[in-house]
Amino acid sequence: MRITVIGAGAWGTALAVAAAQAGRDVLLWARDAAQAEAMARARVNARYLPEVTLPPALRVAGGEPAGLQVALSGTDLVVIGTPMAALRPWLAWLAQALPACGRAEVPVVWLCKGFERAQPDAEYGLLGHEVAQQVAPALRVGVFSGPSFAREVAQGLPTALVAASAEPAVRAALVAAFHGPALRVYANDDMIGVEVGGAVKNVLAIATGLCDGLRLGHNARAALITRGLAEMTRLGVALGARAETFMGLTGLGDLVLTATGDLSRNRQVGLRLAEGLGAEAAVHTLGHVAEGVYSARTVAQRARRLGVDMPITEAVVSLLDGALDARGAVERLMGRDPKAE
Ligand SMILES: NC(=O)c1ccc[n+]([C@@H]2O[C@H](COP(=O)([O-])OP(=O)(O)OC[C@H]3O[C@@H](n4cnc5c(N)ncnc54)[C@H](O)[C@@H]3O)[C@@H](O)[C@H]2O)c1
Ligand SMILES: O=P(O)(O)OC[C@H](O)CO
Repeated sequence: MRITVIGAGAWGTALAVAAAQAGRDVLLWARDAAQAEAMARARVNARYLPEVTLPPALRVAGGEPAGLQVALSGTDLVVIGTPMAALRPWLAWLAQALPACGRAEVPVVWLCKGFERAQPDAEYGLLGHEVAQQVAPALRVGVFSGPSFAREVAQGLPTALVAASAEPAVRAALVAAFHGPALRVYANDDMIGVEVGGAVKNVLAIATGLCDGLRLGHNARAALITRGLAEMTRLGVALGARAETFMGLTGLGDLVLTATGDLSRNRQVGLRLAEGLGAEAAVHTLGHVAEGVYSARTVAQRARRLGVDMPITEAVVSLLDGALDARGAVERLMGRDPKAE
């Protein structure tokens, strides 16, 4: 099976490594040709995943999208491993490029977890499947998600992921590409639920990082995770997801991992906010994308439009906007009126 992974950040690289180690024919495509050349030569992604040696079979190339056209004609699966902000242009490009080389049927999946920032002419930001409906409605698409730190996957540590798509062929392609001794891949047809879980858990991980940074204790952390799961589920159901999806790997599973694991960049943002850093400085010091910072406002905005109550998300937005400080956010959450669970 031939797989093309677009985006050579931590996660695109980790999955490319995992698939190559499992014997698949993998091309990893970096945005920057010079970065690709350096990776191919040194056999390491020094900027984004320095702990892991690239297997000899993994091919690395990069540059302008047009350079990828030839490789596309022989690929069986395209994986977009960029941050959410780059999903739209890549889907739009693939919607032209795949049919142009006679590969219109090839499944295209993405790894990003978030809501896109609102386009200039749009009222609110979109999830990946909504972006695909706009710019690539004829492509066969899906999302690959679940609790997974890039470093652990690249090191071959046991991980379970979810292949989500409305199309059985896309789910089957993801299972064929990645399922193996260290990586279990479960299939799910609830793409909305899987995408909402992946986007909202990042916002909630910022809140939990903040809570732990302020040393508010284990009770508070458990409360945040549980009430966070409730607000994630409310939004997802209002957007058309199935409630049970949020009890699975891409809901509860990814929320627990990201909220409690120190490898999480979103949790690290919360920890830095607790130290008194502003949102911009907190992200800057990470050197990686923290999607929760970009998605939080959209999550709150879409929830408000649907009449869904998301107090933890609202507190994170106020914090990121500088309208509340860390202590003020906690006071606001604890000062809410009593209500039924
Ligand atoms: N790192 C993880 O453990 C992990 C796990 C699961 C999901 N994700 C999700 O995967 C997505 C990518 O995260 P990451 O950790 O790889 O980010 P990262 O910060 O490590 O790297 C981002 C990469 O995207 C590349 N990029 C940015 N714009 C691009 C474009 N237009 N075209 C091609 N490449 C572009 C950058 O050059 C960089 O290589 C995020 O949405 C994240 O939430 C990450
Ligand atoms: O490092 P984070 O916070 O982007 O989280 C990484 C993965 O999404 C965890 O599943």
